[in-house]
Amino acid sequence: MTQASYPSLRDRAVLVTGGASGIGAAIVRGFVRNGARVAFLDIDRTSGEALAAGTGALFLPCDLTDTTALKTGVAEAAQRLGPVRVLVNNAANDQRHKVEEVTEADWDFSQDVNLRHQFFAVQAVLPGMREAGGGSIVNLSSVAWMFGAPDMVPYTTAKAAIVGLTRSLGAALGPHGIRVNAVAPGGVMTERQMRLWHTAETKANLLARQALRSELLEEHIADAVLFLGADDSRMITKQCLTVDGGLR
Ligand SMILES: NC(=O)c1ccc[n+]([C@@H]2O[C@H](COP(=O)([O-])OP(=O)(O)OC[C@H]3O[C@@H](n4cnc5c(N)ncnc54)[C@H](O)[C@@H]3O)[C@@H](O)[C@H]2O)c1
Repeated sequence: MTQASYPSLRDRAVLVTGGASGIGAAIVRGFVRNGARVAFLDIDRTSGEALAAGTGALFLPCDLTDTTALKTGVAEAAQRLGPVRVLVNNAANDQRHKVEEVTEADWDFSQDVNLRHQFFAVQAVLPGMREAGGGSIVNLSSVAWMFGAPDMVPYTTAKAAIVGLTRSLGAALGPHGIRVNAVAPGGVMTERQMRLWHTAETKANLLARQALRSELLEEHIADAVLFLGADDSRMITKQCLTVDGGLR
């Protein structure tokens, strides 16, 4: 497949949350390939250490639902790589429940792991990004809320909120030269997705709903994130870019 190349990313300090596996790992590999200095935060030590060993990216183990730990991780990334110029808020957990079975704890956990850290990661990188003259923030949303996926209401609520978060932060931070955009992936059959939620049949059904009948891969999402992180998208902010192969 084609591999996007963005010279403006060379030597840029990039921080990716949830970068150890799945789409986040493809994003880390994409920025590394473009010569950026990349750090990633993740709770999964095994995958994180393996990816760091394979790419040279800086892995900082962190539970992003702990805002103090998140701030410590952001500070360490900035101290070791320089002020963060590109932040990718990617970490998530797409827990599924029947509506009747969602507890308050499930609800709160879903907002914490899918939404809250996106805002506080932005707040944590902000002083350095402003001082460095600007930057780009990319928040991972999902098409699941656009379709109204019935079995993951706390998740879809958080993923819809990310578009509001993106638009308001884009308005607030634009005057400082900071762009804020979202990417909404369609169905990417990561190893985790196949292990937990999908079968060969549900995967085939999803493909049949795409206008483009090729399998949507982690790298397709990473390419959109790279474009929004690079200067090539310099006048694009407050947008949500859907990458789903034209799902219906
Ligand atoms: N895979 C898809 O089909 C799909 C579809 C739509 C949207 N998305 C979105 O794209 C992004 C990446 O998707 P994915 O399928 O690769 O995600 P994923 O569920 O595999 O998780 C992403 C990463 O987040 C990490 N993570 C989870 N909880 C964490 C915590 N508390 N602290 C730190 N790290 C934590 C995981 O270890 C993992 O490495 C997510 O925001 C997801 O919501 C994915």
